[in-house]
Amino acid sequence: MTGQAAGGHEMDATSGLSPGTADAGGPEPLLELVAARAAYGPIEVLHGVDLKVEAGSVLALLGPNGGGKSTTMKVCAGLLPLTGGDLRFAGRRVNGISAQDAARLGVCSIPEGRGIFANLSVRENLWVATGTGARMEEMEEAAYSRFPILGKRRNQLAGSMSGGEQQMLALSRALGSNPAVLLLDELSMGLAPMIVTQMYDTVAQLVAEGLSILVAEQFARAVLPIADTAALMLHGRVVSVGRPDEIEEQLSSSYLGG
Ligand SMILES: Nc1ncnc2c1ncn2[C@@H]1O[C@H](COP(=O)(O)OP(=O)(O)OP(=O)(O)O)[C@@H](O)[C@H]1O
Repeated sequence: MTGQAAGGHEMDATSGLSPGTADAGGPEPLLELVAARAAYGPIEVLHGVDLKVEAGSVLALLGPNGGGKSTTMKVCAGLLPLTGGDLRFAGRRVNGISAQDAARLGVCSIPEGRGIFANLSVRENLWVATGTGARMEEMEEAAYSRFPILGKRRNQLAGSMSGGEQQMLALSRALGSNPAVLLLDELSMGLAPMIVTQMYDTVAQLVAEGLSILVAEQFARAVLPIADTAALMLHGRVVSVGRPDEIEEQLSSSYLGG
């Protein structure tokens, strides 16, 4: 079977991320954790996490510091191996997958802190991201048409730009690999509320274009308006999953980020 994945990847049933139709029960989630456990050395921090990112949807992973959101993202990106349970892409069990292979399957992550090179210019940062196979001209054109400010700053060092501009650059780099699933960790970190709203408007646009998104946020109010599903994570466990309005009732005011 061949087809076009949500992010535009050509793939077949065994080598790429697709909405998948394994059985009559309906399409498989693009990305799924089943009873996932993970540890740093001897200390287990994920104690059996279940999560599903459905095709063309936004799953918001919420919760306070230390709950395990970033660790969950690392596991999904192939940056940290599971110590138990399963990681599945498009219904396929891929436990132990490397970050490179996860990226090849169409999973792309923007880590907490954005992962850009502060001492390189905007153009150079985009150029480094062409290592995933994108063409530089296309990469620049896509980045500057989505975020015109990046075009104006093309020769500026990334580290000297505002937090919002850096996040735009990080998104542009990630989109260059034409992912099917985007993992965003704390998109709002260090950004003014208005910029956060703009960034999430962009995320909503990306979902409308077919991307699926898992976003970890402490600042629940920023992401809930665009989320299809929200999961609340505490002490390495997902304690609640539901529609944003259902979850909102369960979030204490401290988790709402003021
Ligand atoms: N590299 C690491 N080595 C050891 N322990 C870690 C490491 N990274 C995270 N932890 C621990 O794992 C637990 C989960 O942390 P994690 O960063 O996943 O939570 P989080 O919900 O993303 O919080 P935050 O928003 O503060 O990043 C915490 O107890 C944290 O101290």
